[in-house]
Amino acid sequence: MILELDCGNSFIKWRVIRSPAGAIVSGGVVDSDQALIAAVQALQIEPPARCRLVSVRTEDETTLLADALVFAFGLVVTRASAAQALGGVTNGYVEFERLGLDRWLALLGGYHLAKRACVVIDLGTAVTSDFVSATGEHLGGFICPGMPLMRNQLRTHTRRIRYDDASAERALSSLEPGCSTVEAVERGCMLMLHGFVLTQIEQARAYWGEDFTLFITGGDASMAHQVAPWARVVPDLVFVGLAIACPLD
Ligand SMILES: Nc1ncnc2c1ncn2[C@@H]1O[C@H](COP(=O)(O)OP(=O)(O)OP(=O)(O)O)[C@@H](O)[C@H]1O
Ligand SMILES: CC(C)(CO)[C@@H](O)C(=O)NCCC(=O)O
Ligand SMILES: [K+]
Repeated sequence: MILELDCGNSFIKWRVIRSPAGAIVSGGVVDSDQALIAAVQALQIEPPARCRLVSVRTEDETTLLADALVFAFGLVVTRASAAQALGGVTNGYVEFERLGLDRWLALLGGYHLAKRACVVIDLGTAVTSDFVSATGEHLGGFICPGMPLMRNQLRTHTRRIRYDDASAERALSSLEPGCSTVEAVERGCMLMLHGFVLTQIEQARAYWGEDFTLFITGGDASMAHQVAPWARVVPDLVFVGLAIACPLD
């Protein structure tokens, strides 16, 4: 059994697979190291002997998690690291080691699946987009706040924007102009995300015409899918890249 982890800024996405290219046994999303260990311990399976992970958390936080996993399961941990080139893709950052590793793995995964030009949009705490040419050149990308950051900034920096999660969800049943605070904020932020996605598509068309694949991933992938129903939604795209960056055979 192999434990795979994508440690984002807000959540840890995890799954257990049988072997390096094997079937998915289980998986989920947790909000702490302790919750992760509890979730894996609760599985009625032999404990994972190996773990491969990618993290955009600090070095200290990631080491703490790796140590806790070694202590809990006695497994061997392999961590994805930065590279100038891998899997036919060259990193486009001036300082390649500064490109977020989740972005790097997602675009490795996208290029591996598409085998042609692609754009990878990941909607999590932050929303990121990355461009890869047909020949595997990473052209760079964009980073902007995700839905949770946008709405929390408004809540934090204004005095009269206050509403609960349940009404937020109801407000998104339509994208007509809002007639209450919650509708105005939720729909406004959603339209900002839609605009971001549409601009990425415009840029991709300017480069490649229709000759590219748009990948959408991340917890809020459905928000982008609304404006690009033809895109490929691949929730585990980071894990596809993780297998390339950390082969375990
Ligand atoms: N089971 C879930 N648990 C938590 N969040 C979820 C879940 N399913 C979907 N989401 C959504 O996913 C978003 C979080 O995205 P995701 O899990 O991709 O990344 P993250 O860890 O928050 O951040 P990042 O990967 O950008 O560092 C939240 O805004 C939430 O709406
Ligand atoms: C942008 C995030 C937060 C998205 O998870 C992550 O990829 C990250 O911390 N990146 C480092 C900065 C960069 O990619 O330029
Ligand atoms: K992410």
